[in-house]
Amino acid sequence: MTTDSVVTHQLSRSFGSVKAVDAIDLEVRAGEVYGFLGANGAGKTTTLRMLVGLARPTSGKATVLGRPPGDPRALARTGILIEEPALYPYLSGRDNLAVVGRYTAVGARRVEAVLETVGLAEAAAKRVSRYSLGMRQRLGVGMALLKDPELLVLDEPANGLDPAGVVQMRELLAGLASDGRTVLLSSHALSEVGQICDRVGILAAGRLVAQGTLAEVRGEGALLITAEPQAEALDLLRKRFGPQAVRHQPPAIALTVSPDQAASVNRQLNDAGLDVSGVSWQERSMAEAFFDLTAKEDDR
Ligand SMILES: Nc1ncnc2c1ncn2[C@@H]1O[C@H](COP(=O)(O)OP(=O)(O)OP(=O)(O)O)[C@@H](O)[C@H]1O
Repeated sequence: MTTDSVVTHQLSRSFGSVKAVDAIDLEVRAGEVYGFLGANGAGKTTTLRMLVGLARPTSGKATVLGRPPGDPRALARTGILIEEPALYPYLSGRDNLAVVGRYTAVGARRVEAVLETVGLAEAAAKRVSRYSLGMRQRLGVGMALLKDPELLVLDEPANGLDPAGVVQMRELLAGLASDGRTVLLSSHALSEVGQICDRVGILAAGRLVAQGTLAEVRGEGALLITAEPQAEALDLLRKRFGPQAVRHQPPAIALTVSPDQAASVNRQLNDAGLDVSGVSWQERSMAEAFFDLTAKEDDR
């Protein structure tokens, strides 16, 4: 039995000379929320479309729930929301779900439960034309949930939502994962989904530049040092720790060493006659890692 829900090996897709997806090795483990992150145009939608059989890879392979992409047996266990959900505006939320249930042969059995799950039970009888964008997006997730899938593939489920809508979507997605489902979702905005993801993959210009837990991808933190005269402090730290470890981050200096070196660094600066007014530990933010990684890729 596999513990991976999705695995790709050197998966690629080109459009003419554009390498939209360039040899990526994804690994989405069963039961996790996997955030597939990247700027607009990075290749997220193209990847997700390949995983569900809507687009063919130019080269490389993918396995989804142990089967090739688009295999009906895997699709039967996969809930999909890619791009805008197709909704009937003049029907209620409940009827929209019932229609989908009918034409996908999963039936109406789960409609009420799904309305509950996506937080639309109270608005179930309202016409969808009167729904907010957030409600429509949640209804789209509801459609994907009707078949009670073990894997959900959601393309930008929080895109365009206002802050309250983002919070509701995040809570919904986190809840789905705690029910034991695997959730593979894409986003161009780390702040939207970063905190609910067990692991993330970062895509930049078609390449997977990082994959791992948030902590792994976030990378190292730094000691933030405020000392005067600053030029002398910079000089001393560069000599002792090497220029790579020292970054001028006005008004402070960032030194990439482990946090337990704080006291020793402080002492070294004091011993050199410098006036140290602050030494604190700064975690490297996920956002920084994201922008560093994508910037590196864009420079290639
Ligand atoms: N059918 C297509 N024909 C030609 N080029 C395409 C096609 N689909 C995607 N592309 C190109 O492939 C690249 C990746 O697009 P994709 O839509 O996968 O990115 P994305 O990360 O999902 O971005 P967005 O969030 O803007 O949808 C872009 O350069 C895009 O212009």
